[in-house]
This record gives sequence, C-alpha cells and structure tokens, in this order.
Amino acid sequence: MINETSGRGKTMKISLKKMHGSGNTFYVLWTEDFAHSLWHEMAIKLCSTSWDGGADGLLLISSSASADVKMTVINADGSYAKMCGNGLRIVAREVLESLDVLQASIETEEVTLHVKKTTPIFEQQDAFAVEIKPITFSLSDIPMTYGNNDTLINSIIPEIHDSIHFSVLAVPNPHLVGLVPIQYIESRVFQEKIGTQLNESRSLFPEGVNLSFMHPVDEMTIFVRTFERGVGFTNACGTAMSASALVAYQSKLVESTKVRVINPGGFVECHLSEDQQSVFLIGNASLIETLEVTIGSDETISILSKTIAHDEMDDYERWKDYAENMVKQKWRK
Ligand SMILES: N[C@H](CCC[C@H](N)C(=O)O)C(=O)O
Repeated sequence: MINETSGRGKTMKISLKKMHGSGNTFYVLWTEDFAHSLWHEMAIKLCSTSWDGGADGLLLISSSASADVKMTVINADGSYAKMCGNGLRIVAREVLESLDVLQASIETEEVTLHVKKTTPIFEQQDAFAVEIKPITFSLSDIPMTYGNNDTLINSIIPEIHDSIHFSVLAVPNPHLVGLVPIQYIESRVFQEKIGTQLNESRSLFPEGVNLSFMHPVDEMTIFVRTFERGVGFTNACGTAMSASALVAYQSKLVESTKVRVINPGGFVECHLSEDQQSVFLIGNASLIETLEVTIGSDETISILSKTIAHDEMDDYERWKDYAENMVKQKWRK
C-alpha cells in the first residue's frame, strides 16, 4: 500500500488513485515520504489541466504516531492547506478499506478527526461521515485584521460589496461565506473577481481565503459554490459547505441542525453538533481511476497504466443529476 519513493535525481514508480468527493477531485498517494519537497511540485504538475484532465489537489496519506493515518493536503497551486473536508472523506474510505474497519481516526495539521462509514444519503451508495473541527469565528484565527472587530458575522464588508452579508470563520482553514442574491449564483463573474482579488492582494486576508456564495433552497437545504484559495472554482469544498451550513443555521436560513448542501458537483449533508463546535460532513468518496506512474530524474511524470472506474462514475452521475434537479425545482428567489 505504501509507495516506495526515492530522492530527487532518481526515477521512481508510484501507484496513485484519482478520487472525488462531490466532484472535488484529488490524486491520492500513500507515502512515508510526506515531507518530501517533491510533492509540492508534483501537486502542481498532476493538477494542471494539461495532465490527465487536472484535479483540485493532492492528498498524501502516511502513518501517524497518534491516529490510524495522517492526511496532508496540497492545493493545485502547490500551497499546503490545514484541512480538506471532501479530501478527508476520501482518506476515510482509503483507511477504512485498507484496515477493514468501519471507523478510524485521521491526524490532520491541527487535530485528529473521527471518520466513519455511515448510512447512505443517496440510493444505496456508500457514504462517509467525517468530523470537521475546530471551528472558530475569531478573526485572529483566520487570520484577518479588520478595525476593532473580533468577529465578522453576517456583516457588510464595504471593501468587498455594499449589500452582501458575509461571515468569516475558520474550520480551521479560512472561509468567507456570503449570503447572495440569485443573480450572483447564476453568473460566476463577480465571485471569480473578488475571489481572485482577495487571494492575490491578501490585504484583508494575509493567508488568503476560500470564498463561498450561499443561497437558500428550502427549509433544510442551501446551495453553495466555492472559489478556493490555491485552486479557483471547485465543484465542491467540504470545509466551505460545513462552514456555510453553520452560518445558515445560525442565521435561521434553515430550520434544523441537519443541513443538506447542494453544490455544483452534487450534494452532501452537514450535521451540526449540539454545541455547534463541530460538524459531521457526510457524502460520497468515489474512485475515478487508478494509475501507475513514473517520475523521471528530470521530474516529468508519465502514465504507465490507467484503469477507469466506470461503475462508480456512472453511479455518481445519478447522484449529481438528482442534486441538479433539486435545485431546478426548488430555487427560492
Ligand atoms: N483550498 C482549501 C483547501 C481545500 C479544501 C477543500 N477542497 C475541502 O473540501 O474542504 C484551502 O486552501 O483552505
């Protein structure tokens, strides 16, 4: 299971999987060499659209002294992220299947998180529930400095827009969630503009931010689209959906602590804990393909073989279609 890798300058052969959670796509690599500087460059190469269609990031799975495994998250631009909700479901599936157990613990940069296989939320397709925490609204944890404010919850930020209400929270990666009118969902132009500006200028968020636009669908459902730091638009961002579900509940946009979150890649459920200090993110973790690749001494990556998981992809298409239809039928304007 663990890949044997060697240092720079030597050719190495590795087994990779390409997987997705709600259409958020990742290459997954088991390695003990997780601190290797090569992974940063490899993430950029693997995720580029010119290589095998691209992906949103690279997930490294390695052994852990305190949990079943450790997850390291590298964004498509090679930057490291503290957390990744959809990625955590993918790592959960990998570890549960390899240990043949129904629950496990995964070490992430800040905390160890509980993951489990759970009751399906669509047809009988496998669903995984992963804990998302710690959650904090404190601006110093984002980090963000904004006048004398300690938090920004449902607040207008005139530097961004004169009427959209935004909330800022870390789960623990940084998120800015805006409750937007339908026209900002229908067109992606404005979100792309501010997502790019906020992450390029870094004047408000020195470490960048994941920007989500949220719109209510019904009493238990919201739609969320995210422009990710280090990536750009993604089909779905698990931590952003968890953050948005919490904001939606606290702002009374939804009635229950079990929130269905539709995204451009499908849907998930976010179950908020009673104290609202954590969220269980529930959704798919599907295989797209398995690959054998070589990394040459000049660091070019070549595919030796590739097997596409047609069945899992077809199954997920139905999940995605169902989410699309739900939005079409129920938009609350
Ligand atoms: N771009 C994010 C990391 C990926 C998170 C995401 N894909 C998720 O599912 O939570 C960041 O830099 O914080």
